[in-house]
Amino acid sequence: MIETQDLGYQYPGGAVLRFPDVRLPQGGTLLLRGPSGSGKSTWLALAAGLRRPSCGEIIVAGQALSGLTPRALDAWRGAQVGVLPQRLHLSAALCVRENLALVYWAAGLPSDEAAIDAALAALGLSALAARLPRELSVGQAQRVALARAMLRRPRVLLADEPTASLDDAACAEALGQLAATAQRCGATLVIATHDARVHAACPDARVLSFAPVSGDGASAGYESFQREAA
Ligand SMILES: Nc1ncnc2c1ncn2[C@@H]1O[C@H](COP(=O)(O)OP(=O)(O)OP(=O)(O)O)[C@@H](O)[C@H]1O
Repeated sequence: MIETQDLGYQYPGGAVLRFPDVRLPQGGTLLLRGPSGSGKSTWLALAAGLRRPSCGEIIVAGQALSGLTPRALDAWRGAQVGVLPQRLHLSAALCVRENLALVYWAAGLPSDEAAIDAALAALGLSALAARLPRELSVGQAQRVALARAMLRRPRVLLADEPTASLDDAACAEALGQLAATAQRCGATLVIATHDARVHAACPDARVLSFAPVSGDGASAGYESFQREAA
């Protein structure tokens, strides 16, 4: 689950971005919709504990993030949050399998080869395990990033514009993989997107619609937080 209360964030010298309260059950799907610059990535960063709110609280899978020290927050994120970033950040010098193993190295844990094998198989990547990122298609590279995100069975999966550079067929496949991965982990799924195809493909998702930051810089506005019909 994800729950926010009076959540707000202010970049240095910037307007206060104020977010409406959200209550999303564990395993649910939330779409963050809105134009460029309206606050979607900021909301994702708050949910991942990568930024601290200027005000309010965010509770993810039962954990109030304000109660965690920076070190505990890092450990919590590594164990509970899977992120599919817009830029995939695969290490160019490492093969697919080694890129996945980096997750454990970064957490100071021994590599879990069985979990890596399972993630590769789940995303149809077993035959590509020895390839370097430059030897993958865009869609394959994204699947590697998704495999990386699911390795530790996160409670929440955050995806930032996952379909931006994909054609219709690849878009449908990527969304299917994302939903299946979230389901496999029992994770809550949040997708930031301005791609109408995502909305059409996720009729049961809740939608948080972001309005443009107002011209006077006072705050962001919000149209709705609602469950939309297809
Ligand atoms: N590091 C920063 N410093 C100052 N202002 C920032 C910073 N990052 C974002 N902003 C501002 O905060 C607001 C929200 O930005 P954010 O990146 O969250 O929007 P977004 O909806 O994700 O945009 P996009 O779809 O282009 O990724 C914008 O007005 C942006 O200019």
